[in-house]
Amino acid sequence: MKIAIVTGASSGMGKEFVRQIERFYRELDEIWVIARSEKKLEEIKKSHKTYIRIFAGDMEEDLVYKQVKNRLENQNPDIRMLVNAAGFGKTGTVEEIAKEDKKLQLRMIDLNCRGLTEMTCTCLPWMHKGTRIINLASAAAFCPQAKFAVYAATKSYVLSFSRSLAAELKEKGIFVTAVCPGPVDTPFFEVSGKLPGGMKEAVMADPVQVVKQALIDAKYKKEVSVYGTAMKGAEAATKVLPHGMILKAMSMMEKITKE
Ligand SMILES: NC(=O)C1=CN([C@@H]2O[C@H](COP(=O)(O)OP(=O)(O)OC[C@H]3O[C@@H](n4cnc5c(N)ncnc54)[C@H](OP(=O)(O)O)[C@@H]3O)[C@@H](O)[C@H]2O)C=CC1
Ligand SMILES: N[C@@H](C=O)C(=O)O
Repeated sequence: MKIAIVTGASSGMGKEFVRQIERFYRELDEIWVIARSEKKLEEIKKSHKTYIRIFAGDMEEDLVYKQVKNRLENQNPDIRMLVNAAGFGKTGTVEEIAKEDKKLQLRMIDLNCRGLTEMTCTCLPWMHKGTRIINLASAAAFCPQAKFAVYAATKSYVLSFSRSLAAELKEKGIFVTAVCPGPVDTPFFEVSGKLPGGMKEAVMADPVQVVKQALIDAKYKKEVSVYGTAMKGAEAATKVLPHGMILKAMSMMEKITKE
């Protein structure tokens, strides 16, 4: 039995991956979808031809990983694709966010880093030659970001982890792609809030295009998928310029766009 697994499938890019995977891999028997909102996952199930198996659970807790592992042991499927899309961010200084909610930044680390790692480790024994792992990092992985500090750090983890894992799994013919988009028009910002000044709106990308690019890049075994000229430019800049200089420039841009 051939399956794909998508975390964060109830919304935004995860949901879009479920939609596009069905077109990419026509021979899939099931797509397993994971998120907290059972209702949203049920809606997604109704709109797909491929059988959608729902795991409604909180990836900050242990139970959902056990449920996925049990099902993997019982059905012994061939995982053709794992998409780790579950994640969230929060805009603000570390101090402000901690004042508002002492645990929030720790929960972010837990979901964005531990959750992604645990789901990957849970699924690895059922991956074979040709399997693709797609990890949602972010352009925030390229450089530290004031007022997005913990989020950017978690995404640097995702990028670093994905590249190391890619090197480890290459011999087995399993390929890992870290997806690093800039701002994408999804409900992400309902949780994260926005930086004042509308800086992100100027480069906001369409989730359909970002996911399409990610699937093409994964097909061609690219380790990093960056959508759009603006973010390709940002990636190049973070490779050649001192990060301190970029942090200063971002702070100046924020002040200018606020005025
Ligand atoms: N939008 C953007 O600008 C960018 C986003 N990204 C990254 O892409 C990924 C997808 O984000 P995006 O689609 O934009 O955002 P959304 O907010 O639309 O989707 C986030 C998904 O994660 C799930 N999720 C959140 N918390 C948990 C949890 N504790 N347990 C299980 N699932 C959870 C949500 O489902 P539910 O609430 O039902 O649990 C939802 O399906 C994230 O990792 C994000 O960091 C990267 C670059 C840019
Ligand atoms: N890249 C986006 C999040 O990951 C953002 O800049 O908001």
